[in-house]
Amino acid sequence: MAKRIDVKNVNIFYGSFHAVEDVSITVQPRTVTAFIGPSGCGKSTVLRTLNRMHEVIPGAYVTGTVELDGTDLYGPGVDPVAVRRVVGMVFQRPNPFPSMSIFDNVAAGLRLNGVKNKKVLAEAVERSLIHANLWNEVKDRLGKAGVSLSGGQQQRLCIARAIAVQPQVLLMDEPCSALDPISTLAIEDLIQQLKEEYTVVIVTHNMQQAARVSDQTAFFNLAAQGKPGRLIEMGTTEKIFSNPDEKATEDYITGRFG
Ligand SMILES: Nc1ncnc2c1ncn2[C@@H]1O[C@H](COP(=O)(O)OP(=O)(O)OP(=O)(O)O)[C@@H](O)[C@H]1O
Repeated sequence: MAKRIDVKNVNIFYGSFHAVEDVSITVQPRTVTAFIGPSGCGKSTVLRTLNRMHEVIPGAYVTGTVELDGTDLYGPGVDPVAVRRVVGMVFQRPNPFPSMSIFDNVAAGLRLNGVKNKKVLAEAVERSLIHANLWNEVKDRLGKAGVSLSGGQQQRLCIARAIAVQPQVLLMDEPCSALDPISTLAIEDLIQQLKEEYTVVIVTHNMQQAARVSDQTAFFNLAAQGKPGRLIEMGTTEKIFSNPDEKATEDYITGRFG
């Protein structure tokens, strides 16, 4: 079940450095939301607060609340590992587990969750690879190393690995930045399909990509170098790209800076 995300008055720190200031946004279930903005404005940092990955950096912390269907992910007693099971993540560079086969890469999360039954694992691996649009390309070589695939295939393998544990939200941090244009289009098609089941949030530097894949767009910016990043505006992608409220948004989208 896809979930709604409510970010309320979130401030994000790396030790004494205030990286992101007072962000409040709502992400609706079964939508794709794109985070855009110039380098260093905090897009990835905000993304990583949505599954408590930010705090794995020593000294890093978050104030405010991030609710998933009303439950605060930062509430007392919430286990960050359990959060990451529900809110999956796909990274910039495809990162299959290097020593594992295609099958084992997809099955890894399920095995960690205690699933041992071979039939259950095989069904879940097939379902996830079909869902990630990779099954037809790999079904005859599931025992081969995950890293033997092309970059675009590896990224779809990582998406299959992320969805195998049936998360409710999928975070993607520039998932196409290391890929060629054909693989990029394959991932973009896949993102469109994934939103039928998941809430998807994607960080991208590619304006065309944001326009192609997202329903909502959030534009972040820095007031000045060394100052925290801020959310400037968020709205439907159509509005942000055609008639934004803020001049800075228009300047960024039309390539005047960033
Ligand atoms: N591990 C870290 N330790 C300290 N500061 C960090 C760390 N990671 C990021 N920052 C700082 O936090 C701010 C926001 O960085 P972040 O990577 O979130 O920006 P971004 O908008 O995603 O940038 P880019 O588009 O270049 O990836 C920057 O000033 C960055 O230098």
